[in-house]
Amino acid sequence: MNNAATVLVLDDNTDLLTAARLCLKPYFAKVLTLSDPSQLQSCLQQQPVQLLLLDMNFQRDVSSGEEGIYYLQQALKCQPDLKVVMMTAYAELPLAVRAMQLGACDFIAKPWSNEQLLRTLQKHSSEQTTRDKNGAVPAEAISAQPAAPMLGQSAAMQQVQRLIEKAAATEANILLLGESGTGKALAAEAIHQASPRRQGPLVTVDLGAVHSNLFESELFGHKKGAFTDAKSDYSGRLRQASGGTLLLDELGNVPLSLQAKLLTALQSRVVVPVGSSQSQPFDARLIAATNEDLLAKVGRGEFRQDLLYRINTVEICLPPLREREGDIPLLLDWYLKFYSDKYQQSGLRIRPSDQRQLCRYRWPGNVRQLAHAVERAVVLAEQSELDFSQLESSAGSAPAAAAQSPEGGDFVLGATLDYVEQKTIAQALQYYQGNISQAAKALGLTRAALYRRMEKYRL
Ligand SMILES: Nc1ncnc2c1ncn2[C@@H]1O[C@H](COP(=O)(O)OP(=O)(O)OP(=O)(O)O)[C@@H](O)[C@H]1O
Repeated sequence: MNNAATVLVLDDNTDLLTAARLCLKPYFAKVLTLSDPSQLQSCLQQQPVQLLLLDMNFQRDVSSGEEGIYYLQQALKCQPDLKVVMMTAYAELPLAVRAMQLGACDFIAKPWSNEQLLRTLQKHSSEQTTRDKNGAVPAEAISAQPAAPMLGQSAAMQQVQRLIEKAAATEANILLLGESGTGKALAAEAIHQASPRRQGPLVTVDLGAVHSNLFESELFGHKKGAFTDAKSDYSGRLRQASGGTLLLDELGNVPLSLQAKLLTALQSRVVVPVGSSQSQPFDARLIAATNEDLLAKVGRGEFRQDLLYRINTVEICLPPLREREGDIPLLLDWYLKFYSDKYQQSGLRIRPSDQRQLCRYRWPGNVRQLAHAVERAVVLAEQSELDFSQLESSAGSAPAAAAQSPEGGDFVLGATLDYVEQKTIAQALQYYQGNISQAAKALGLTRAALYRRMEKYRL
């Protein structure tokens, strides 16, 4: 299984460099090794590298891990899209978490097995190759497996499951609604997998992440030479989804100026690439997702009503986690097992009193936040009982205990939640000195979702 990526391994232990080279060579296009970290920048400037396997400690400063953090930052400054996997000793796990907050994509504990090393690097190199130089995603790299099955036994989730099953069998357009982190992308995957189109691709377009100048070419494609950076013909995401499903995520971000063209394309099932006069057919089932109130946007003249009616044949609303408290133990159990396996930990458990508090916590970031909280607790575990006090510092608001009224009942109303969310975001932005990527990562949000909230709270 050859991979087109170039890997650079940086460690001052030459035996380890030899071992890594032997292990990786058959699987990657090029494996470079470097024992002197001072040459890192010039090495990255000389040749394109997709993956960097970076040690945390070098001889000058044997065990603090600060050198690893320093070289990580240097590498990302030089090449911001580089995927960096940190190599760390078990005792350095908290440092590895810090490295991930600073932009590393993963870490691997030493001593690693060849199989582990390969699996980790291949996982990130396939993410790396999902975009070409036009920012486009090749169709074969698009269908991602969900990290988790869609869990939930509450009445609200059972209703969601029923709707998914019914709608999946049809060709109806589906609009997925719900707050960030409630599982809209997961629901889209479930619909695709349960549909007759499951053999085709599931093409996801994160409309919150597409630059406004590139919307049209991203969706409808372009001809070579249509604009300065159009070095070759590009089919566009609608055509790439042919035979499968197209997920338009963060739909509320489509500029008004393009909404008419999108509507025409969805109605006529053809696209006209930028720079071309010829229409091209596409055959994709449409799922759209948003956490915005599109009707309100229609009312404000920011979203076309006819486009909304075209895409919302079936509406499925993913409930916020705080409204299905009964699902929380199930999710905690699943993610505890998942991350215990991932980090090779065993015997970890959640104290019953913490479990009760976690069930009453408001989870403003929904299931995504819960998964991150469990992951952090597993990584930082020093004893068998997990410590969730970090939820307070990482999420900026205290777990359930602080979300209680003096009488002990739930009192957090919409306005209060907004207040908590705003405060949390402001704290994260301050902590990361305005670095959006790092703040978004710490909050468990996408950059686009964080931007929307910053706009909402005028931060
Ligand atoms: N019901 C669920 N069971 C298990 N995991 C879930 C569930 N819902 C969400 N998750 C997990 O939570 C994370 C966020 O889910 P997802 O990306 O689908 O949310 P989203 O609503 O699309 O968020 P956003 O609006 O920010 O893009 C993912 O890791 C997903 O696997």
